[in-house]
Amino acid sequence: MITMEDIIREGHPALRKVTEDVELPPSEKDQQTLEEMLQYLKNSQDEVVCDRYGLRPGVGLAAPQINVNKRMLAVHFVDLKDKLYSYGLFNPRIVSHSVERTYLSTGEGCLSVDREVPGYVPRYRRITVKATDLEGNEVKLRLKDYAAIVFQHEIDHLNGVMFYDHINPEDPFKEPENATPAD
Ligand SMILES: O=CN(O)CCNC(=O)c1cccc(Cl)c1Cl
Ligand code: NI
Repeated sequence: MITMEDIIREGHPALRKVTEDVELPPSEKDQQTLEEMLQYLKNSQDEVVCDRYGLRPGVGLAAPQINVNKRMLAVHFVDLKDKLYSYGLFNPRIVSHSVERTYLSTGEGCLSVDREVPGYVPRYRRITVKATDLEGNEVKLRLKDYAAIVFQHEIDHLNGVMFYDHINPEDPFKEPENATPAD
């Protein structure tokens, strides 16, 4: 199982690399890795397992965070309307997005960042993501607000981008242009 020992932290060069596409159909190994990433999220959200193994909770995980240079991510969360998002995705890409932006008033956190980095993280309010899921199906996801934010945080990791790269360095809590808070 994946534990915090497997998570690389800022300063590790792998977090700043652009990942390689996964060859499809995925190998047994890639499938196994993605399933373990999804399992980490479920474990991290289970109070007993989380405490037992000292996991930091997460709603998403990208392969670079476990030092795997492959374009794959997992998400497991319910949005503010209690809709469940639980996916392992190969080669996810944002194929379209709104001009309008959003952000979490509470800012964002990252398993690969062992410090608080306060500030609004402006993100597209709506995105359409195309990918291949763990069962090998091509999926097209239309995401908005909180779900859009989580997916953008993960897809950023696949492109070597960290959440704090988006925070306004002059005024971290300045209202972003053309943006509505998601929470
Ligand atoms: O890349 C994934 N992580 O680092 C997992 C830990 N962070 C979170 O769960 C998290 C927390 C707040 C806002 C967002 Cl958008 C996310 Cl993603
Ligand atoms: Ni992260």
